[in-house]
Amino acid sequence: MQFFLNKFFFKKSKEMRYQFPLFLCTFMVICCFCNNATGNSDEYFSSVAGLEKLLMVEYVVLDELQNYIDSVQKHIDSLQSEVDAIRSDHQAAADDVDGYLSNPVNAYRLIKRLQSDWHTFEDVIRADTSRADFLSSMETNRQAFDFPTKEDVIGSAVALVRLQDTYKLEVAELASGILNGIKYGPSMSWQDCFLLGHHLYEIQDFNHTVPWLKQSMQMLKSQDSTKDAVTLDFMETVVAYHREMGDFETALELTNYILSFDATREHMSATKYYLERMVSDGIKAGLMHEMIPQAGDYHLSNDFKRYEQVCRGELQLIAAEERPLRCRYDSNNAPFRLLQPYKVEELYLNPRVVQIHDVLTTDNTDAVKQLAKTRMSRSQVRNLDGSAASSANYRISKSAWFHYEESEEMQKMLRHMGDLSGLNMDYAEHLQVANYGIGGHYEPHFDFFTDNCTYNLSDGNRIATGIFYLSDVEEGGGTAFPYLRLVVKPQQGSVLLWYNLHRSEEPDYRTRHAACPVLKGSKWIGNIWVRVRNQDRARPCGLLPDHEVSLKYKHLV
Ligand SMILES: O=C(O)CCC(=O)C(=O)O
Ligand SMILES: [Fe+2]
Repeated sequence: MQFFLNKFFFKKSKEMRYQFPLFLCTFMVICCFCNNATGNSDEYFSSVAGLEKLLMVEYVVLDELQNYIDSVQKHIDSLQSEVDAIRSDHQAAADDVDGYLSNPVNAYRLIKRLQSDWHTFEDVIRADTSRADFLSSMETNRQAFDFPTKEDVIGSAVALVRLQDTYKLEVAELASGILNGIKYGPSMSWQDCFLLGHHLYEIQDFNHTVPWLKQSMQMLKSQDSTKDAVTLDFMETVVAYHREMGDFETALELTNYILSFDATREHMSATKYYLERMVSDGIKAGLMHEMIPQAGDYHLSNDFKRYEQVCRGELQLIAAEERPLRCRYDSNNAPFRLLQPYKVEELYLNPRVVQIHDVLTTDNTDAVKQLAKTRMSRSQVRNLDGSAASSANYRISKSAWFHYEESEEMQKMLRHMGDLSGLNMDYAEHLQVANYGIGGHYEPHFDFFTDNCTYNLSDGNRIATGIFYLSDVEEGGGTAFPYLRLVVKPQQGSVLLWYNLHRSEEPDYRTRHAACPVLKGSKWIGNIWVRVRNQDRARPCGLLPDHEVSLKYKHLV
């Protein structure tokens, strides 16, 4: 990255300076992320499953680059030894030019060199195929592999800021590889922070752009080499960014910093004068101030804020709700499980939400994930207007549907769902396996259908949900129930179970739930949704209507 930033910055004239980041990023996007000729089969930012492939791609192209370097190095080494030999001849000549040239061998060598050797050097350099070989292998690689697209870069930038917001993470901590106080990975460089800021700028997320650019500049300032002209030039471009966004304070602070190292930059003195005026007059202008917050943006609603609080663990069950909760061995509705009862943990009583532990073995979950990996594509959501399902920012994951007959383990999941819920599985939906990548999430929603046209009426609504956790998740990624103030930690092999409908078959609005963004790890789940059809004996209606209790939650959304 340093290489790219420096290399191209050196060439920029002063007039071009402000456009540099755009130019650079366009360049990088074209070079590094362009799509191949066959098209990108699917995006990378929405799950971890695809990223494994990407790592392999990078192994391959890195080898290619290493081959290029080795071959150029060999070439350079051999040219260097020729140059060294000639130089040592010149050295001898310098000591006694006449004596040197009067030696017929030396005279011959000099003439021969200039008549033929220099042609040879030119031919050798002309014939060097390392560069062309590298470029053509790269072209082949681009045809063979799906490289990430610009959408992937933006998607992963957005995922990072989603994590920042949901878990209230400090930019400085994130940049140093710290998540929730634990150092997980390598630090980001100032260039990484700058490019992230730049991508956020591009999508006009100025509120997040500013802290990332600030972070980048702070890191750059703290480096030893910060005083060279190139660095100061680069900082000028960042001043321009802040100025355009209307963050005059930061622009001014950076301008003063630049001038403290190089007071001769006259245009910066003019910028300083302008910025000082803007700051002292309290003028609010620029892109940041022109953006009008979208009225009705769900992300500003109390419903969304409550969900985020639950994900962070700030809203929790109160003691009176927690006290009666029990863990017990239960053979549930399956008497033949008496010898191997389920480990049931009550998480909430009304509505009843339970997590059943150790239902699947690691071998079971691995087999399901293995089968799923080849079929995953971006998760879709149904549209209320009845149009075809499509991808949406509020659900970022990859998923695939499976017939239970496709594997022994999937049949086992269906059997467990029947035994655990006591429901009839004849009209259970197919199994949906999903994988969430970093920042992957599913914002608050109901699993029951709220409209009559989008679901198969003859099978009825979704009476129950079973989420089979096929993996642990290191940080974040819990299943949150905002109205219950409950967040469930995924535990590999366990199942989360609840009814979405009252006995009256009316929706239970208290079951609104969500998948909190994954902060660290790769979250895998298997969803089984059971329909109302044929459940009259398994879960008969009560004598009295029981749905009023949840109606008030309907209007909270
Ligand atoms: O991933 C989760 O924890 C919840 C998933 C979910 O609610 C769904 O897929 O409908
Ligand atoms: Fe759901």
